[in-house]
Amino acid sequence: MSQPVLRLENLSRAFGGIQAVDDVSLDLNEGEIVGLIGPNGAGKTTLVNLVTGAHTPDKGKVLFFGQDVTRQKPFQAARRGLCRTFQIVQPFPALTVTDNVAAGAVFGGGMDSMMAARRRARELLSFVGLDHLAEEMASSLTLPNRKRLELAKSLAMNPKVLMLDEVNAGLNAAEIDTALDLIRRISQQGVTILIIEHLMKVVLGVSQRVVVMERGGVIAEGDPQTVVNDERVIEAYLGSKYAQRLKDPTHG
Ligand SMILES: Nc1ncnc2c1ncn2[C@@H]1O[C@H](COP(=O)(O)OP(=O)(O)OP(=O)(O)O)[C@@H](O)[C@H]1O
Repeated sequence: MSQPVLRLENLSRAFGGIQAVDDVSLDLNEGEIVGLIGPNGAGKTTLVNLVTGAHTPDKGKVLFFGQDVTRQKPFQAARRGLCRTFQIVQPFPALTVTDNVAAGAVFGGGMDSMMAARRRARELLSFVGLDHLAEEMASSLTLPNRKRLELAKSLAMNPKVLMLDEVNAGLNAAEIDTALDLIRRISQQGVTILIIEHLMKVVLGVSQRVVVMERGGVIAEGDPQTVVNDERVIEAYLGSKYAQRLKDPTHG
């Protein structure tokens, strides 16, 4: 098999007494969609933060196309094409939708003219279905549209690996279907996707492979059907989730 786009080797990171990520090794292959699931506090977001240079690992390595990028800064990660969305969506509220995306194109996409960046932004807004709101202020967008904007901003950085941190939280069923379609279309362009999700419908709907974390470590990894039937996964994550759903059917 060709070399992985991203290889994590024995990554660990503690905060005070909490071992947030504990000896995690993981490969992402080109064009793959990998789901990352696990209970709250399992270490999923911290793992992404270690990949993008927001946090430095205590131990282990991050290899991007075989190159050691372990101690890179977040802007270097973005320029290399290791991009992420954030759990809490934070557009620049005083800029238009177009200029939010254009800022991404200038910052991470290597565009040096604002006119070219705006042109690229308009293409991406059309791709995510936001072209009709291009000249609105970002602050006026609804939650689903802010999530689309967040995706367009990330795409403006020409990602090779895109890490999506709960981009579907707070969306209704129809909005989730649209978002899933968008994620598949991004993947078809050759972008490798790591998707952190609590909604099993999303994880099972798009992931070719699922990785399960608990207490900082990987407890299971494999194709979606194998993983959801794994007893450790049911005990650590799905069991409690499904029990919760029985009590509250609106819960994911
Ligand atoms: N900057 C930090 N300072 C201190 N503790 C942190 C920090 N970031 C994360 N942690 C702790 O590390 C552990 C893993 O947190 P993390 O946010 O990575 O989990 P998660 O799997 O993404 O959870 P969720 O599904 O709730 O987003 C938690 O116990 C959390 O409180």
